[in-house]
Amino acid sequence: MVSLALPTGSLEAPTLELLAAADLPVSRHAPRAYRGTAGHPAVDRVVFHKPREIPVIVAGGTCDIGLTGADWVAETGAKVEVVDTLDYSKSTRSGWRVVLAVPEDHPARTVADLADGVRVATEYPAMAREYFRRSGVRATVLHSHGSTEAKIPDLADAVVEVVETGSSLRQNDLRVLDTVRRCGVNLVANPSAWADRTTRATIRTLSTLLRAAYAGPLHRLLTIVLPTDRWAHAEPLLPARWWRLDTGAAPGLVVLQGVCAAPEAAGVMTSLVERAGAIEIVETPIRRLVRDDLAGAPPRRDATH
Ligand SMILES: Nc1ncnc2c1ncn2[C@@H]1O[C@H](COP(=O)(O)OP(=O)(O)OP(=O)(O)O)[C@@H](O)[C@H]1O
Ligand SMILES: O=P(O)(O)OC[C@H]1O[C@H](OP(=O)(O)OP(=O)(O)O)[C@H](O)[C@@H]1O
Repeated sequence: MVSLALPTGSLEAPTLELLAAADLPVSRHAPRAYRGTAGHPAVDRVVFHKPREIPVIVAGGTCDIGLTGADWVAETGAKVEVVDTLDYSKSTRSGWRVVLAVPEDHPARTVADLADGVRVATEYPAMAREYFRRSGVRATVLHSHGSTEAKIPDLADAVVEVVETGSSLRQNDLRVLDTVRRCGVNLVANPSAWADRTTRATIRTLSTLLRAAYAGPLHRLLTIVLPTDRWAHAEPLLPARWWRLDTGAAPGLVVLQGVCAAPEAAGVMTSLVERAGAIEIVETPIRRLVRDDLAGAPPRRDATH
């Protein structure tokens, strides 16, 4: 059994949605309660914490595993095992960025155009210092505790800040000068918990459930009926992963299934109809998807066809 730290704030709602989709539904006696359960025998308790504190809490062993922003894993330098990265954020199924931003009318085109002594406000002083060290610009980094954009122009000339949709930067007449780091949500584990064989197996099981629930809705299952004699036209148009269904389809027909990224489904379907004479295609949403290449492992040679 493991204890799980979950993020409050921006990541709270999408994380709870993901856990529910992974059949790890979190229940609490009240919406603002910080403790709960995850409806799975492998999780003994759930505790909500600020995302910036989760890496340190997990490193210290108060919780065995946690979900939190990769920005805070990097910023704190906490000694945790990063088990997986899931690219979702407050409002999208993609990650977010920590960026260097300056006022719209600032003349700089790149970070190198910033003068030595530039004042930079940020919630990420360690990340910002490392970024400026690599860039060769001597910046004065000011630790901000939020509402960072407000520090310009009185307290700072630039910010190192989270951007997702870009709306906050636009509303404060700022623009992105450079990306400091791309971020997603990290599943992190305490190193001792990870070193224990039984606990590691439990963490892997939970990681697989989360990854499957994350990946499923981003993909579609296509079931395709083709005239056998159009096979040569169809093959190059199929999704990268496909297999033949030995269904005893009507003579002269072949039935296939394939999985593709959701945004590609419409294109695959229309090209198979228009260029390969497909006579029926069914697109099915996917609730959960486990696939070796999505888990970061190299695809097995014998995985499909
Ligand atoms: N669109 C987003 N906006 C802000 N944070 C996001 C977004 N997407 C993901 N995150 C993650 O959530 C963290 C912010 O968490 P939270 O909403 O609790 O804000 P906070 O700044 O830590 O606290 P507070 O809102 O109380 O100042 C970010 O540091 C980042 O790791
Ligand atoms: O690109 P966007 O979609 O606008 O999202 C990014 C904004 O959201 C966060 O602010 P938050 O609401 O956490 O307030 P804070 O700055 O006080 O932490 C972050 O600090 C940015 O300001």
